[in-house]
Amino acid sequence: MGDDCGRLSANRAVGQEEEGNTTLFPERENWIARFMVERKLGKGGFGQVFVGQRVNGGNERGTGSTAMEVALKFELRNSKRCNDGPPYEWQVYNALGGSHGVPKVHYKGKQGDYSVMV
Ligand SMILES: Nc1ncnc2c1ncn2[C@@H]1O[C@H](COP(=O)(O)OP(=O)(O)OP(=O)(O)O)[C@@H](O)[C@H]1O
Repeated sequence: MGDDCGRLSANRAVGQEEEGNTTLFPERENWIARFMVERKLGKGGFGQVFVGQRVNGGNERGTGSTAMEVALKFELRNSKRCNDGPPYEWQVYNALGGSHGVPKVHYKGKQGDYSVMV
């Protein structure tokens, strides 16, 4: 059974974060500064997606965690629909990310008022 925020209610737990095999940054760290957000790609039901560049440490020909160009999805954490929990989409990407046709998530974490997935 799902809710309006795209999470399965059975999987929701207070304060729970989805770690999986991607890096989850602590809220205190300004990790988003590692990326330069460039332009908006689009908007979905739960958030907005931007294209950005890794500020350093990337490889122009790299893919995966060394890629220079990334997509960043921002979701407002305490919007009317999202009650401050990690987006259920994070769990889905943990399970499926990297499969053929499914983007791989490199980083995810809270950043101020937003949940951000790279
Ligand atoms: N990696 C990407 N490359 C290019 N465009 C993208 C990428 N990811 C998202 N977009 C664009 O951003 C839009 C919104 O993405 P989003 O993931 O929010 O879509 P959605 O699945 O429709 O929304 P939601 O998951 O919130 O219901 C997409 O429709 C697409 O146009």
